[in-house]
Amino acid sequence: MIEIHHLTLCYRDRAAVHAVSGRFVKGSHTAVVGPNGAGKSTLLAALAGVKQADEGHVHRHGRIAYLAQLSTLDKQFPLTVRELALAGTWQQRGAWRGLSKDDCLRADAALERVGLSDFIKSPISNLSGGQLQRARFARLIVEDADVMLLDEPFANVDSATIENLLDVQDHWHQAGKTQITVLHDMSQVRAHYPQTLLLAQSALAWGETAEVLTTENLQEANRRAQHWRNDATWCQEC
Ligand SMILES: Nc1ncnc2c1ncn2[C@@H]1O[C@H](COP(=O)(O)OP(=O)(O)OP(=O)(O)O)[C@@H](O)[C@H]1O
Repeated sequence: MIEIHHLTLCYRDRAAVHAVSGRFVKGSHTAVVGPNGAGKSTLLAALAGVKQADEGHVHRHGRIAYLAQLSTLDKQFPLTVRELALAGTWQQRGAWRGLSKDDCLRADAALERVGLSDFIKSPISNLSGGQLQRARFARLIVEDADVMLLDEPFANVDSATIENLLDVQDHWHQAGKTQITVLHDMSQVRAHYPQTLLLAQSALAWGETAEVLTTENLQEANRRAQHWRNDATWCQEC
């Protein structure tokens, strides 16, 4: 579970996220949506503990795994596909315990789950963007955390891969994990995510997906986006 209280996140004198309060309850499966620049990635980074709150606070309960947005730099790391999946053991293993045979078996099973068995020994630089995203999901499967934070996990991924990764998310949902996923595809959100947080710097609506994704709410989010694109600095308190 994650609770946030009056959370404000700034870059210099500008608030990217403003005064958001609420709770991602245990086992909830929430999409975070909103226009470009709405603060979705910033919020997820704060939930993960990567970005510090400028005001308010975040309470985390349980172990957290974070899939940041895929960057082209990720492929430059000198890792094999299995080593990337094994990075998911680090939180539980700590820095000092070596890898066990069980760790390797879990990593290989996760790679099989996402259809990458044939690439286990390949360097990640050999993977396509979609294959790399599958390997990063395998890392999360191995990590087996209580709370999963995923930032645009399906960007630049083909429809077969999306189906495979949505299936992994459905499985996590059935297993009672808390999931918070940044997405842009509203039909995907309506079909697969029971809860939605509609963000437009502040939380415009947060609850059952059908009640949040109304035409009025989406129009209001877009209206606010016009406002912050045309109006540079509005948060003087940071
Ligand atoms: N490192 C940074 N330094 C300064 N400003 C930033 C930084 N990262 C994000 N911002 C600004 O914060 C605001 C929110 O950005 P953020 O990436 O959280 O939005 P988003 O909703 O994830 O957008 P998108 O849908 O385009 O990915 C934007 O105005 C952005 O320009």
